[in-house]
Amino acid sequence: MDKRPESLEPQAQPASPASTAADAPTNASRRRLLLGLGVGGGAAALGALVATTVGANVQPKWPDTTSERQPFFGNHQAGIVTPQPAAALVVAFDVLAKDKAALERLFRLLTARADFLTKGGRAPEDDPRMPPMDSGVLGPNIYPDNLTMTVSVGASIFDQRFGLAEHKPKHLGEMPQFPNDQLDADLCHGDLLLQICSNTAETNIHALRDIVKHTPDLLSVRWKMDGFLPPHTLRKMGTETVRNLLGFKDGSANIDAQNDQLMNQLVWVSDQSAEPSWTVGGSYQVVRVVRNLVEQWDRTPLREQENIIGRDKANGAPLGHKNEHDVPDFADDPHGKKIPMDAHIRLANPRTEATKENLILRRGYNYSRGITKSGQFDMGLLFVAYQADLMKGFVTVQTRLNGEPLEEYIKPIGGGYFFALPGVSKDGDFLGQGLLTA
Ligand SMILES: C=CC1=C(C)c2cc3[nH]c(cc4nc(cc5[nH]c(cc1n2)c(C)c5CCC(=O)O)C(CCC(=O)O)=C4C)c(C)c3C=C
Ligand SMILES: [Fe+2]
Repeated sequence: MDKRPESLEPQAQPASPASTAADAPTNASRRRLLLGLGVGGGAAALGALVATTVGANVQPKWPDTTSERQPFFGNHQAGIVTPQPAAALVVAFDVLAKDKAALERLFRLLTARADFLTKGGRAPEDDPRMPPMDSGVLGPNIYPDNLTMTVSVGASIFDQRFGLAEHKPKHLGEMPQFPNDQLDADLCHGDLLLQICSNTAETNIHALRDIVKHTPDLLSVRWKMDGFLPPHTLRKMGTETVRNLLGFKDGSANIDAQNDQLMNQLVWVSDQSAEPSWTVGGSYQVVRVVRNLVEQWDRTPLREQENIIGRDKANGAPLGHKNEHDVPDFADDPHGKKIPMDAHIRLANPRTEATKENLILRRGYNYSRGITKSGQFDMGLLFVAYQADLMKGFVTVQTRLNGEPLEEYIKPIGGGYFFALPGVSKDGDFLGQGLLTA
């Protein structure tokens, strides 16, 4: 159930190159080929593409998604339950603001820029004698492109600098080193985290450069990771589960981000919690940069890979089941004959009454960033998860996963614990207002 963003207006479609006589047999089979569909498959994907007839040939065209827009205002920030677009940028900053007044200026600035960039509009007119105000990466008409900018704070913002110590979310602290971790200090923690997601890497880069340009005395980039997924047009408008770089479908059993009741229970801090009142509507965010040792994984037998995860690699079904969304009954498999006791999905979610409170909303992306010093691929999972209670959520799940067989093929190297601020309900208010006025 993927809610697509509102589209601003229908855009003119660029024409596809004209086809030649060498084109395949019939129009119908050719179109299927171009759409990447099997016989009879993918009605949803078909709907995602616009097909027009040019002479005798049917030409598929990619829909223009640049005008897709996510609302900025709301009780919660966008980018958490929002369906995942293709590109992500996670950027951690050190805050340079010296006092609470400067911190407020930073939060007001972030609010204003995110409001503008997610709406889109004309770039400011430039005085040619001055550096341009906008990078120009999107041209003079800045388009929204499904952009969300989600602002979170790290534990360090509650140190002595701003007098906020007594308002720290109860469980927010520095992410510890788990047993399999090899954390790189240059890829960890931060005072503030910006999660930027949109349809393209260019839109994310444009947004990041806009923020950096506007905050020279307020923010300093600490670390940054880029993530990617196939665009929704290739995954049937978001209804098809994407694969991670181990080749497995990732997200099959994720909790349903469109289920408001479930989100209120598991993701959003509520006024029933023991948290400071300003946190209501926010969420604990965990980021983990988890390298996948893919050369080693690719030399591991398929059966072993499937036992490590607990699912069929091709269709994503839990082992011993037929379909991806079949629910494994672990009580019926007490000795792990179908799904090994130490399979990733079994440890991550034992599916008992008691472990229902440990469910988390995963919103990860794949990443790839060159090679390591020893010539191995540096790629993996930019794991992002949201939960109302950090201890019941990520910490409990990760503790159950400690020592799992998958650890032989993964190496967590960075990330941090953050708290995603509540949303901005109306014009004039700003992100972090509740915290600064608490
Ligand atoms: C602590 C939380 C988790 C980390 C870290 C994590 C890393 C990680 N996961 C995969 C691959 C898969 N994970 C899958 C399911 C799954 N993973 C977690 C938690 C963490 N994973 C949960 C809660 C679940 C859902 C379990 C369930 O409810 O059945 C799957 C199966 C498909 C799916 O349901 O999403 C895969 C595949 C990798 C490669 C990885 C680190 C690199
Ligand atoms: Fe997982």
